[in-house]
Amino acid sequence: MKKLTTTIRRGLHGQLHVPGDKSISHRSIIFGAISSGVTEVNNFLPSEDCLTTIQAFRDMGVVIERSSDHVRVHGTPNGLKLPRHPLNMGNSGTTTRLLLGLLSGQQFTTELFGDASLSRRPMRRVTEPLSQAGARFQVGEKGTLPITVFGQRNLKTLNYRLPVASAQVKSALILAALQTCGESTIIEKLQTRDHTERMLRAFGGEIYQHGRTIQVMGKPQLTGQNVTVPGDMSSAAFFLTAAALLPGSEVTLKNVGLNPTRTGFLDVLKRMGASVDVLNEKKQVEPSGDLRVRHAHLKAIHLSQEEIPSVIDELPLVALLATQAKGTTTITGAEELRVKETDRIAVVAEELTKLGARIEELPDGLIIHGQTALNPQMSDRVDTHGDHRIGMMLAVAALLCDNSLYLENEAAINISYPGFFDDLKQLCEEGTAER
Ligand SMILES: O=C(O)C1=C[C@@H](OP(=O)(O)O)[C@@H](O)[C@H](O)C1
Ligand SMILES: C=C(OP(=O)(O)O)C(=O)O
Repeated sequence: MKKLTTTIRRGLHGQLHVPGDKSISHRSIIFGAISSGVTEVNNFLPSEDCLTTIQAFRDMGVVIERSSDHVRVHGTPNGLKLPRHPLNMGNSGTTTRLLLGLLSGQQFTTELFGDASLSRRPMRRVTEPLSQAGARFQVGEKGTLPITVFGQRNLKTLNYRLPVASAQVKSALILAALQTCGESTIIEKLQTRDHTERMLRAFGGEIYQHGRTIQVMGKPQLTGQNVTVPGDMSSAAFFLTAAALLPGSEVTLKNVGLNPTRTGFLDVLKRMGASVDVLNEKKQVEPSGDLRVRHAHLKAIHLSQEEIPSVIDELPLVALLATQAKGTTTITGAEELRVKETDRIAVVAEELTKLGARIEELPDGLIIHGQTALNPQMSDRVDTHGDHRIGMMLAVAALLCDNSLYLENEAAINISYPGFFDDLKQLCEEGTAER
């Protein structure tokens, strides 16, 4: 159990480099592994989920050297090797779904398993379209892990319209399509994060997008690259939220990823009235820049389905912001939140209600009534429920409280941000230092 910092009087101050982007870090290992030559990755995110991806590829014979946030992947373009034991996906949905796509076209049979949370998450959304292309799986009745993948060297090209807005499903299909002879077509329900497409292109693959239609050419010759991972917008979002909420704050987050499919949270902040400036923008494969945020008075907004994919992992923070905004905020079209590490609709409502927030659950979202002072009500404990993003959101919520608050199951935060509490402390201490 961790005692959370409360009673912050002067807000957050200073500069911070948030760690590398989780989605891009996973993909740098995957593309490095299937390309010829060496891939050097800088600013890799050494969190539990990304280390799960590294271990899975090591288990399949890929030589990967890592020193802190620098990783060198020695590509094996002629195919991965049969692992000696089932592959452990830990808590990582991204690793699982992307590997289901990749392994469906390899020449061996292997089993994937995960922890209790991951073993509840839906996998048919990936195995069904892959089966249409000739892939073979053994999936339990519930459509969850463990899953056995019977790799097939002769997968057919794909032609599939996604029924869910999911970058993981899209990416799994792209990774399978790369192993087929010919052109595959994937049509997205809504635009989702396009890190796979950008990295595939940078490694020499051919992939085209017209509106929501994506065309992928099979059997490309991919070559290892140098990848510099920008800071993770989804991690930056915790400090953006804290600074927007706490009077007196001014924080600059350096070199954060600004891929337009990931910047929905900046739009939300601006619409709520927060003061956010983007500085030193760099246009590159994955654009990045510095974000300066200051405290401001916030107002309620309505978030609907089209906007959800670009802000999906930040929605617990939107709920927290909304508790302090003038008016009633509604989030709809976000039913995907129910199948993340936890049911994030239920858990956000449960945990923020413990602090006095007035929140109603919808089947596909939340209604949050604004400008409610947060403070522990019946108990001085809140719980991550094993979900990293819930834990960090609650640590930011604690900054608004006057009374002591303790976080249970705080180790979950290591899934995406092992240094979170040190970084938060640094910005809080710069806020309390003599100014
Ligand atoms: O492709 C990715 O790296 C991710 C896609 C999203 O999941 P879905 O594809 O399930 O929406 C997101 O929630 C997850 O944290 C990372
Ligand atoms: C949903 C998440 O990750 P994953 O799906 O990879 O477990 C997340 O990081 O919020």
